[in-house]
This record gives sequence, structure tokens and C-alpha cells, in this order.
Amino acid sequence: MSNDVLLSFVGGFPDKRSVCNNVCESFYGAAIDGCYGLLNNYGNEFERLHTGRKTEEVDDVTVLKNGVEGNFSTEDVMRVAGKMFIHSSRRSIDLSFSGLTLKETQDVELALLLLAAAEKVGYREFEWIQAIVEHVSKAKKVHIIDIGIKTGVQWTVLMQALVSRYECPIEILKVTTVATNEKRLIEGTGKWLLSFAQSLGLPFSFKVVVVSDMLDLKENLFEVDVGETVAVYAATTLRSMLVMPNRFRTYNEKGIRNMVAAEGEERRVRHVKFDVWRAFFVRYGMEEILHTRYEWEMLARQMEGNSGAFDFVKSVIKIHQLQVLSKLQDQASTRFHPCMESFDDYLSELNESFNGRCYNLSGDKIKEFVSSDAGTAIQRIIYYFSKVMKHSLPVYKRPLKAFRARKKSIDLAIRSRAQGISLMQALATRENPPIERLKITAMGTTLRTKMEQTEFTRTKKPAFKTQFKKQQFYRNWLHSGIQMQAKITVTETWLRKHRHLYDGATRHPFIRSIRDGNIDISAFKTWLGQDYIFVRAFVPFVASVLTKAYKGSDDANGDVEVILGGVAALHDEISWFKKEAFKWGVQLSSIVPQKANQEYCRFLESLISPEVEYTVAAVAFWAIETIYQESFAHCLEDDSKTPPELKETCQRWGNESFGEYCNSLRNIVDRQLEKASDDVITKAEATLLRVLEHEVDFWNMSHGRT
Ligand SMILES: Cc1ncc(CNC=O)c(N)n1
Repeated sequence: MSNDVLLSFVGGFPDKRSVCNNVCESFYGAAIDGCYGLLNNYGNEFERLHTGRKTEEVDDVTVLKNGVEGNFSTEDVMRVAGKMFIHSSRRSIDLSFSGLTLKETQDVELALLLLAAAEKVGYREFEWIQAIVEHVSKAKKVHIIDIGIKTGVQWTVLMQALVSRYECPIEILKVTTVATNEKRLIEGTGKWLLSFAQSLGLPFSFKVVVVSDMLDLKENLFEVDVGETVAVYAATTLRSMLVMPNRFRTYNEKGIRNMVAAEGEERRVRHVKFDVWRAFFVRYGMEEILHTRYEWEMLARQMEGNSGAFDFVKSVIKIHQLQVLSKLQDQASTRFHPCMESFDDYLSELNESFNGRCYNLSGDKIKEFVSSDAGTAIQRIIYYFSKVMKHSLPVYKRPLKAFRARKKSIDLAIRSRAQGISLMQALATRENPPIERLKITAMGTTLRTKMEQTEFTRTKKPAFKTQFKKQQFYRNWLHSGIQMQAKITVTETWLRKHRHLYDGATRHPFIRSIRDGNIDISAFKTWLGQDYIFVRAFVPFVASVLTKAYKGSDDANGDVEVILGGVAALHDEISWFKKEAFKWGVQLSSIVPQKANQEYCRFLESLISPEVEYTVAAVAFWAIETIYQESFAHCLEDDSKTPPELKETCQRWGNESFGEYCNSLRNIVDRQLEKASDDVITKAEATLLRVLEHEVDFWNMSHGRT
């Protein structure tokens, strides 16, 4: 059985499809393919800036249109934007005389920004690891040859991926690394990796190959066994060699040529056919690792007679026809060291350009946005895509940045466990200064229950089969002196403190009777008619919250948009009530509000007053929405026996995107409370209690009890 070898060098513009496919393909695969196809085919902006083609004319966009005037498909948008991106060095392009409609212009502009943003994140070590994860997905014996392992953090991500693979359980993971000096340090890395692997229950072996010079590397040093899938990873080494171009060339000639070019006797590492190599090389951006045309030509000449290799090299030369070494070195410093700030700048640029409306990239709305009909298809793709890029960035970059900050206490906002783990790894191996405390604050836009599963300290439901092992793993870390603590928000404190009342409002007998399938239909009709009246009174209240958000929330954080979304949804909700009332034979015009309802509506009215602070009103708003969300979501759980004819009602408030909306409200509230005075916090808490009481009374009224 031959070994399957994957060579992974960091550099170049990677094929993002692997990343996007997972997330986006089901949505908009074609468009994204189109976009990255463009980027990959045409190179990057840097290239453009240095080829002297800056002033080239952009094709008349109207001739690019594929079909009917004013009817741009997503593909059209991408193609036009791609063309412009390639041909123009200016960040903003004036499209006013392009003959495009306003909407098309906006789409193209948006796509241009996306291309610019995508270019910026061209280098992400994590992607290589991700690519390796994919590459070895079917392999039972995985052998990583890491030339320059550093902290080894990157392999924790792979280990995690390997142990959570159930279809094809991993037999062994081997990591072999090369040391020229600092063997002791690398052995330390090995120990950490071993303990990490043990805590995951992953069979693991670690080996260090010592050579006095990198140029002495020979494949037989690596002890590659039969049936192993080998991945060669050289994240930093090649780059570090760049400081001495001669060394790089020597390494390349010996290394790359042997691996890629040599056939038969001479061939030592390569066990796959050329097209596979080519695919991998292109995928890993090999062609961008500082090869001058001259270098490639030299290599090509040496390989004459080996037509496969020659073709490959020729195609690389073609890509790089216009590059010269000095410019490439420039490029190395700008592009090989991705900087989060600059990407964030890009996102804020994206954000600013489409300020207001649905393009806020700061946090809360993505799922809602993607699953909603807001914007055009292309706007949704791009919005979603920029989020994906942002979120796939930090897996271990961000933690390592914190690591480099050399603080004794680090507060890390996590989105997924992987980041936390890699940071722990890095911190635990750090000697100076020793870490005293690691505090982890979970924050996010996903449903709270999901967030809680990510938390390190408590887990509601077992999320994985390896749960136990993972807990054990965390405990190991706790023993090693790293303290984990989840930050508790104000709303969290309140909900814990008033759990009893909160459960009374969200698990009321009325709700239970829906969930158990024994609801009294007349009670349901009472609720329907009364709630219609309530919702009508709720509209001006929400509008007042909107006004207060506009006036009161100084930081442009998207409060207004979230609340506006709530106002908009009420329009639909009122129509739904009318339709539903008709269905059940409830005469809305003749409904008289009952006492509990009257009191609740009066309470809402009192909150409209300008004297009530934004924070206080927002707390009421969040609580009112959330109680319904939690109540009806309860009726939709797997084991519920909710009658089919009531499912739609439960869906209305119990669906996931309403849940996310409630979570956005909760974030707004917590952000406000964080900076509120004690006086306001006290008022807000009292308001929450009033809401809870009114909700309980409202259910009692519907249920026909007091
Ligand atoms: C009594 C009550 N509380 C909360 C809601 C949910 N908010 C808007 O629909 C509602 N409809 N009714």
C-alpha cells in the first residue's frame, strides 16, 4: 500500500472552496465558486499594483451582461465585480455611468468589497490545518511531518477533529518534527501534545528528528510506515528561509525537486500522481512561495524530459509571468503576516459602506438575515460570506495574539472551544510570565443553549460522545493551574435570582397543557382574542423603545436595527392574529380586554413615557419577547405532544430565529446594563419582575383561573 502524501506550505492564495463549501454550498455554492474562481484565476491585487496595468480600461460592463437588461443574475454580478476588481487599483469605482440599475450597482459594489475582503484574508495557517483535516478524513494512520513545529498548537485542532470522527476511527496519529537546535523546547511541545492526546483518548506518538542543518533533511529520517497518510507541514520554515534566498533556493532544489519532479529511482517522497500534486500545490498556493520566474525556469529546465512536471512548472510560470523578486519580497512582508486589525478594518469598511439596514457586521443578526428575505440574494450571500470569513479566522490566531500580549490575566471571548484549547496550550507552555489566570467569557450570537454547551465550566446536555473525555481534559487543565471562569451577565444574574418566577411565566400550566396535548380549546381561543388586543398595545410600546434606542444608545451598535426588526415583525403578527381568529371563529371586533390584560396594557403604556430610561424599557421589551419564546419553544421540543393545529402558533414565537432575535435583545440589554447607574439597574430589575408577574397573570386569565 502506498503512502498518500500531502505537502502543505503556507503561502499563496488558498482555495477557499473548502472553507465555504461546508458552510455555504447548500445556500449559494455557485456564486461563491464564481467569486473564488475569479480570485484564484486572476491573482491578487498586489500583483495588479505592481504590473503597471493600473490604468487598463474596464470592459464596458453592459456587454458583460448576460441576458436581459436590468436583470442581473448573481453570476453576472460576480463576473462584473471580478473584472473590475482585477482591472482597477482603486478601492471605489464609480459605476454611475455604467448603465447598470441602482440595484445592480449596489450589488456590484458589494461584491467588490467582498473580493477586497477575501483577498485580505489570504493567509491563514488554520486553513492549512483544516485542509489537512479534510485530506486525512479517511485515513486511520496519520503521520504529520512538521518542519518547524513551534508550540504545536496547530495539531490540537487536528486531534480534536480526529477524535470526533466516528465513521472512521483513528488508529494512530504520529507527529514527527525536525529540530536543528532547541531540542529541549521541542520535547516540551511533544509532552504537551502527548498529554493533550491522552486526555482526548487519542493514540499518539511524537518524534523529533535532529539535523544539524535543514539542508541535511532526508526522507528516510521520518520513518514513514506502510499505510500511513503523510502530511508534510512547513508553516514557518520556508518563510524563515526567505531571509537567506540562497538557502531557500538550495532547499527548493533539493526538496521540491525530489518531491515533485524526480521519477523512478530518483523519486523519494512522492507517491501520488502529478495531477494530485498539481491540485495540492495550487490549492496550497505553492506557486506563490517566492518563486521568481527565473527560479521556475531553472527548475523547469532541470526537469526537461519529465513532461508532467514540466507542464506543471510551466503553468506556474504563466501565473507568475510578471512577478519580480523585489516585489515578491514586499509582498512577503505585507501578505505573509496577516494582521487581524487590517481585516477588521476591511469589515468595518464593508460595514460602513452599507451602514444601517441589514449589513451590520458587528454582531447580532447574521442568522436572521440569512434566513430572512431581507436584501437581495447576492446581498445575503455576501453578508453571510463576510461573516464566515471573519469567524473562521481566529481559531488559533486570536488566542495566540492574547498569548503574545504577555499579560498575567487574559480575558478571552470565545466562539468555539477550539480557540480556548489552543490558548490554554500556548499559555501552559509559556514560562515567562507564568499565567495566573485565564478567564473565559462566552459571548456570541448563537442561541444561548448552544453557547452554554461551549462554556468550559458547565454543560447542560452532552454534546458529543467524547464529552466525558473532554471534561477530563478540562480538569487536567484546571490542575495545571489555569482557572476558568465564565463571566456572568446582569441578565444571567437576574434569571438565576428570580428563577422561580421566571419558570412560572415560561412553564405555566396553560403552556404545559398545550405541550401535553390536553389544552382546552376554549382557553386557547380566549388567549388568542386577548393576545390580539395585547399585541396592538405592544406596537406603540415597541415603537417607543425604538425611539429611545435612536436617541439613547450612543454607540452605533445596531440596537435600532434589531428593534426595527421587531416592529416590522409585528405587522405580520397582527395579520396572523386576524387570520388565526377567523380560523377558530373568534370575533376580534367584539373582544373586551379582561382585567389582567387591561393592567398589562396599562403597564406598557406607562413604559412609553419619555421619563422611562431606554435601558429600563429595553429590559421590559426583552423580557416580554423572551417569555413567549421560551414558553412556545417548550411546546416544540421533541417529546412534546402539541396538537398539530397549534403547532403554527408555537412556531410563531418558538422558532429558532425568534430565539436569536431574543438573544440579540438580551445582548442589547446586557450592554446597556453594563454601563448603567445603580439606580437604573434597580429600576430595570423591578421592571423585569413586573413583566414576569403580568405574564403569569395573562396566562392565568387565558387558562380561566386567577
Ligand atoms: C402577553 C404577551 N406577552 C408577550 C408576547 C410576545 N410579544 C409579541 O408578540 C405576546 N404576544 N403576548
